[in-house]
Amino acid sequence: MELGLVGLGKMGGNMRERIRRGGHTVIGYDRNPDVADVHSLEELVKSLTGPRVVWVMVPAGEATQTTIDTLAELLSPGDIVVDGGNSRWTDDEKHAGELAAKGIGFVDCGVSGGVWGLENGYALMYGGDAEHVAKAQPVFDALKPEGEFGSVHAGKVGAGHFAKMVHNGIEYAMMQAFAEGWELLEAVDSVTDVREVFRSWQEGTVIRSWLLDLAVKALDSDEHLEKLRGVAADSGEGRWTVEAAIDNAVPLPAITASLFARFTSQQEDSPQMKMVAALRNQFGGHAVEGSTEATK
Ligand SMILES: O=C(O)[C@H](O)[C@@H](O)[C@H](O)[C@H](O)COP(=O)(O)O
Repeated sequence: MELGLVGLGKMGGNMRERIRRGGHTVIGYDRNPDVADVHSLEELVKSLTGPRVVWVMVPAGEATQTTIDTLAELLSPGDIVVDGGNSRWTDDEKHAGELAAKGIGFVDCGVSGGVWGLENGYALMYGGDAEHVAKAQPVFDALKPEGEFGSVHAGKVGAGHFAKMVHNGIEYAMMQAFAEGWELLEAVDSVTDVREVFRSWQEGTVIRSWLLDLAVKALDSDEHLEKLRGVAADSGEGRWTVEAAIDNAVPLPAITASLFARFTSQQEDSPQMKMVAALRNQFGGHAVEGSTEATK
């Protein structure tokens, strides 16, 4: 089939390649003319024969909104838009409504796999009406991993991004658990080769996993992670997972703690720990680092 792909960055560029390898025609548009096949959304839409399927793979939020607004003006009834970015699931219903008013279908699709997706395939979680999903199915089939699993029609519009959001919440907590275990192993003298302990866990253990394999890969290139600073960004999915947990009164202690650990990592110096240190100093005269003194 023929696909229009908007956004040819780290993810979109490789996805174009994988879909082409699957035997489909992909016409890609990006703001960067060096990687684009066409130079405007107008040109992209004109170069596709209807009914068109246009996959949007741009950053969540404003960039996705602007792209969908423009496509709503350019596409025709019967066409389909797939949002494959990391959009917040609550945006999906709004986008579906805006497009439905023009007779255009909408499917939201969470995509996992990162820079390894070109070779390994991308795990896909999509939401939307069955008739809209069916039009994009050949593209899903080309992108997904080759095995039995790796893609799911998770439910109604929004379900794809909701499933991907929960996936990312789990990703946060799993990474945090590996990170905490690694730090504790590094802290004791009795364990003399932490990297080899991690490597040994890759087979036979309960915790063997792709994230563990990647941890070993990272330790192979920098055994004690000395070249890195301990700062981890977050792009939104962890926050949205915790917000959804609150909305649904579902306790998520591990995922929430892993999100908060990232916030701590993003601070130069912890304001709240200044307060804890100040209070210990006030009531107990305990030493502080800095200049605060107990006043009695
Ligand atoms: O499944 C995946 O391929 C990843 O989850 C991918 O989507 C991306 O790496 C995260 O969105 C980063 O998220 P944070 O910036 O929140 O860690």
